Amino acid sequence: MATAPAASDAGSKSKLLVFDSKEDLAVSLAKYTAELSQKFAAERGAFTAVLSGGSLIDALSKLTEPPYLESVDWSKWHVFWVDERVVPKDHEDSNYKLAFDGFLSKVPIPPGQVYAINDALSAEGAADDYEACLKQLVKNGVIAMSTATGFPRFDLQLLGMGPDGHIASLFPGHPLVNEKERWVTYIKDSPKPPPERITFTFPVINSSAYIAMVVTGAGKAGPVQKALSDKQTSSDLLPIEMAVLQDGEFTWFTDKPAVSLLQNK
Ligand SMILES: O=C1O[C@H](COP(=O)(O)O)[C@@H](O)[C@H](O)[C@H]1O
Repeated sequence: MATAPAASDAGSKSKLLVFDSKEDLAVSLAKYTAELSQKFAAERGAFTAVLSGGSLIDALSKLTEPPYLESVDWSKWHVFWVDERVVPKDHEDSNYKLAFDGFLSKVPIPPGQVYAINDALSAEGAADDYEACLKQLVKNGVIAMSTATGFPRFDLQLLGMGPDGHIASLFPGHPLVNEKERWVTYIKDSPKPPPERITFTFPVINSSAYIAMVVTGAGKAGPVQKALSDKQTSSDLLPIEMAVLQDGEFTWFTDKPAVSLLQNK
């Protein structure tokens, strides 16, 4: 594995990890996640973990195996989605179903601490409902608040990025990338199917304490190169470039094809 500091922003740290294989990446991601789970469980009595859909879920496979299956205190986990497709929970496009089949069904997180969207509601209704759920959990002290931003501060967001540079359901050139007030919003014209989704907004993503950005494959090398080159002034920033932590640690978990366009990899 190669490791290098990536471009850093005031108040936040950024690190680039490059693995030889998806297996090596998964081993490292499991260790990283287990250590943060232990840290936050000890510090706050809870660990708030946010999942994306897509290829991220495969990368979590090692967490469901020994030693982590036994050593992680799963009772402290509270699980959220950075974005979700507005489809029934048993639908092939559901990020909940993807996470349940590949991860959640294999670890003993209390079901009441897994916060899926209400799939009986419209996109707008589901976004409102999910935001209300987050606000209640902030009141209860399960989710921390960022004093710096006034938005919820999740302990760890485990995210992926699409080949177009989108993260969550925040797509290049879509007005939702500029949302500054809402915690959770909705989209009805997603360029990637299915069209109706809900998504965390950038203020929530960027208030996180830790982000693991898991990106593999040559098909994503273009946005990785754009995000990790030294320029931040462009007016046509990709969503991945807008993921800038206010006060936290951002770690890229990548493979060689994903960083193949970087100059000094
Ligand atoms: O549509 C989505 O795509 C992104 C990226 O998926 P990947 O398979 O290319 O890793 C994912 O992070 C997001 O949660 C999902 O809804």
